[in-house]
Amino acid sequence: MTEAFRLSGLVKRYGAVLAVDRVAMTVARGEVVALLGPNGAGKSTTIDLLLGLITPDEGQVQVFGGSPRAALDSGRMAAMVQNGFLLRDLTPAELVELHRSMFAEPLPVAEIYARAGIGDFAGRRCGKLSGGQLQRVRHAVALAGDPELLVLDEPTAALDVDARRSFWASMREFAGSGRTVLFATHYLTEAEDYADRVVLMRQGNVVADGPVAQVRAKVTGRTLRAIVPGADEWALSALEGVASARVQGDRAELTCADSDRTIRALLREFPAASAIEITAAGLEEAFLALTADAQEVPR
Ligand SMILES: Nc1ncnc2c1ncn2[C@@H]1O[C@H](COP(=O)(O)OP(=O)(O)OP(=O)(O)O)[C@@H](O)[C@H]1O
Repeated sequence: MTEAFRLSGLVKRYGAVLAVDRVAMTVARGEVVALLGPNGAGKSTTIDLLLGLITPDEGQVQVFGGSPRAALDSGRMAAMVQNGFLLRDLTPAELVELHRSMFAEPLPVAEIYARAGIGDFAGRRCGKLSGGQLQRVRHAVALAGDPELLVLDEPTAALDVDARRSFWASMREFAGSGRTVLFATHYLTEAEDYADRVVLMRQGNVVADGPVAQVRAKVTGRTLRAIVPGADEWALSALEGVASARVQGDRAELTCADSDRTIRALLREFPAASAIEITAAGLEEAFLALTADAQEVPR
């Protein structure tokens, strides 16, 4: 595996708050990784540690085998962080030029404009731009050094649906060329749709790390729905493989520990059952189960 970055045993305390508690992960080049977790889980702190904006109390950060500072200075790593500072009196065009001038092999201007979608307002002062437009300018600035690793903290928070879609299309193209992306998000659908791998944090710890399907599978069980004429809850709960049953009129909803056994038993005991549908738990169920004592429900 060619490594993009490695976090080993990271600990960060703020007074009595343990913001990050022994976080470890290794991300290979070409991976697109989503960092998920409820408010206060430690996502931003982990990102700040990766970027070298804060130093860990314990543990190590390696980016392309060196320090975060070296990776940022060479343009190999770039970031888009929440409310990243932009000079109000400069135009996006000037900002892009300023950032390009810092790197030996910057991305061509036209490519930056196209990827970040800033062409329409590149000549206007940043102080006059909307929140969504400013977010695109941050995207443009992050692309200036033609980075191999992009680190994004809630990149689409200020974007409307269309802008969000074009942002991810651009990210997909970026990652398609073998580059690495780590993004923190509250949108589970973004993780599901765009990440190869999901790292789920809770109270400073990594509680799940793997491909989306694997994280989903941490929540075992499937839901079986069917029309079952004359069914009663007691009889359905007693079927093999059923953990719990709910009945409304002829509609039955069974939570199954083993849906294969349940479907056989259902058809044996209730041959008139129809419109049978079995669904796996989604990422949302996994998120809720794995972050059970968290306060916030994800969007
Ligand atoms: N500069 C700081 N000073 C004191 N406490 C901090 C500081 N930064 C973060 N914390 C605390 O550390 C914990 C982790 O915060 P962090 O911002 O990393 O979480 P997060 O997962 O990014 O949350 P959100 O989804 O709300 O952005 C929280 O309890 C937070 O209050």
